[in-house]
Amino acid sequence: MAGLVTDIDGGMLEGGGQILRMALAFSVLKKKPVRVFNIRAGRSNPGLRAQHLKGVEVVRDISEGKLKGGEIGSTEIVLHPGKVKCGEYSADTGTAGSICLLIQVALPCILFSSGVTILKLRGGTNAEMAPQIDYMTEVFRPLLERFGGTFDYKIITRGYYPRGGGEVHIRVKPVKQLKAIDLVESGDVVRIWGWAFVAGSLPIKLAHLMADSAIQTLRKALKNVDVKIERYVEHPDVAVGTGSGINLVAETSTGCLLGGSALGKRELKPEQVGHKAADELLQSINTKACVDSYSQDQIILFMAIAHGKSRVKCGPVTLHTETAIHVARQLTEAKFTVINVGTDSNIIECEGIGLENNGL
Ligand SMILES: Nc1ncnc2c1ncn2[C@@H]1O[C@H](COP(=O)(O)OP(=O)(O)OP(=O)(O)O)[C@@H](O)[C@H]1O
Repeated sequence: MAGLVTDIDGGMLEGGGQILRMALAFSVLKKKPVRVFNIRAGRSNPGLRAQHLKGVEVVRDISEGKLKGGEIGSTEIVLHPGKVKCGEYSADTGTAGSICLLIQVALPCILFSSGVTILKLRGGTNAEMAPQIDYMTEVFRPLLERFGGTFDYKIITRGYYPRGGGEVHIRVKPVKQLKAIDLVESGDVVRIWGWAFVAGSLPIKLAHLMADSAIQTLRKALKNVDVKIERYVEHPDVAVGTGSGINLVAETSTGCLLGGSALGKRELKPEQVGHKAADELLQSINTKACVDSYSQDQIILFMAIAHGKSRVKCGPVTLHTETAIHVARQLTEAKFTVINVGTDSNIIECEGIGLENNGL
């Protein structure tokens, strides 16, 4: 049995939790046992943190798998996945550990289950170093829909650093197969919209300062683009603890969606938070990319398992994307090519494996 296990070095390239999540998802989808060692060796606090551990456990449960070594701090795990089982699953990071990263590891698996699956997830909804839930629903979900998959969602409560306590329910209908995407015409930005929020004890004034600063930065760079940013206080019934932040989405004439975001921090003025989010968005817009630098790595797994040849125009290839491609190559027969098409401009091509859902 041991000979059949594929070894994945969790410390290579980016060396973070993404390698573990991708290895687990591919393991379940391909029904291949996997050993991930050196987990998060590239981080200052290596091994499994709460969010990663909950991700491992939920995938073990979804796949009725056998897991060796799943504790806080584990630097090695082995998963022998079974068959993906539809139903209802819950996971709670117990901290502000990102709900979206739980979705990232579980969603590909349940898209290939035999029936509807509901995930009830608790943790941070708007956390650093992870997609904010708004990014998942407004930027990532439309991209997933291009592949032929989707999810319904309900945000029960929002949770911020350090307390967490957010809760999101995700409902997923399985697919027979995903289809390749062709996204190489970036078009021109036609509108930008967004939300600046405060929760808990923070005053609405901060949301206005974030939004106004983002608008100023965007208007300086893009003269004739309509920019609208809502500003609001999260109702105390739907927000646990204190937090603030801003999410921006740019839509282009060819239907591409690019995101930019930032979260409030003690050491940052709200104007700086707004400027940071706008600047992040402008960086993607300036490279004439069809996906921003975050979606870039998040779609690699879907390109690998889809049927046919995907092509996606993006900006500079991130280390997260390079890492994602490396993991995909180790665990699937997908063929990736990165073609440089100009300064800071690349097309990622992938001949996907056309994974079929045998449970449907
Ligand atoms: N601001 C953001 N908007 C959208 N997605 C983001 C944002 N920041 C990070 N991400 C995504 O979150 C994921 C983070 O993966 P990464 O391996 O760095 O994190 P992790 O699991 O928290 O592990 P670690 O703590 O080891 O860094 C990537 O898919 C990245 O694209």
